[in-house]
Amino acid sequence: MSWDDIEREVRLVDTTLRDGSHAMAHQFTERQVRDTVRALDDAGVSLIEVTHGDGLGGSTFNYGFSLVDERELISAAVDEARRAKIAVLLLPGLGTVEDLKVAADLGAGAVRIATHCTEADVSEQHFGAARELGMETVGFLMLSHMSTPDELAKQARIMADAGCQCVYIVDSAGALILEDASVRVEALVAELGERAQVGYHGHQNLSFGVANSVLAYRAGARQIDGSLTALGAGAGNSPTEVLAATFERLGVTTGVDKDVLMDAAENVVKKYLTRLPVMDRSSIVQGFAGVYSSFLLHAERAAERYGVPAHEILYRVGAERYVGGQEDMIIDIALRLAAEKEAAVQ
Ligand SMILES: CC[C@H](O)CC(=O)C(=O)O
Ligand SMILES: [Mn+2]
Repeated sequence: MSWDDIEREVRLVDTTLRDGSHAMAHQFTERQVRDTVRALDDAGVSLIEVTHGDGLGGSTFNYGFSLVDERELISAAVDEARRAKIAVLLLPGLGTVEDLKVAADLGAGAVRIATHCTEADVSEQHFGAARELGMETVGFLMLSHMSTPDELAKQARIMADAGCQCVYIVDSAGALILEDASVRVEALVAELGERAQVGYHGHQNLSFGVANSVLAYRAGARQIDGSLTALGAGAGNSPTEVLAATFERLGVTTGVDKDVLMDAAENVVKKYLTRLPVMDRSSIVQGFAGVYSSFLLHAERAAERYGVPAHEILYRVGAERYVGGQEDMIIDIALRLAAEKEAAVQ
């Protein structure tokens, strides 16, 4: 029996080993991946995402090189999982259909295809290819705070028509506050009906990850993302162990064991993480100004290099409405800020 066969009202999907890759500067080792997959599998998590933080093919100069080739990490995860399915993330343009075929050959059973929230059409051929490969398909509408519920619903429909089985509202910036999240989920549920499920992926920059996830569930979302100890970009994701405990208190069946997850958070992930995600000035600014969470480490590095505060860089990134793929503009902003500061003292 697979974990998929277990009765659940909501499916908790874990992204420690993918979104957490941002917080780990993409330095996961095979041992860390194996231990985390084993613990999540023991807890009853049925879908575990493993890839470079920016998805297949993400290990580049622009996004940051992985310590271990993600194909080795995917294989290790597949080998370790007894019942869980391993998912990979793919950003069209960065990852290709070829990369997807390789991941499927390695045993990945699901793909989550992520686009900017107004550009779902770039995912169509990837969903087609994934379905031909027999993979479970999920769509990510990233930076969902930048669009309206109606527009997001239209984009979700494009993904569903292309073969996507569950479309996510993705709060990449941790900018959605309560009803901001639930009205977006409701719009997708109304648009998709029986065609596809709806999911929710939160970030904690303004601390609403778990609360928004509960509201998303009440609005009809049936897949909810989390990561152990919140390990993820920015202030991190909704902690999987907190989601499990919260849904249990609400009487909502997840099929996962919260105590096993808490043990995994304490005794597996906390033992290796190099950075515990926190709501500090920079990540709060990300939530406030609507900045992609994965820009945090890039901004911190640029801040260090050019002698300007990271949170000032992030405020500017928010004002310019930069989206994923524009990481190089962080350096441009840092250079401009440094020049302005120098001009001010002359
Ligand atoms: C770069 C992909 C991104 O991290 C996907 C995601 O988790 C998000 O947008 O929040
Ligand atoms: Mn994320």
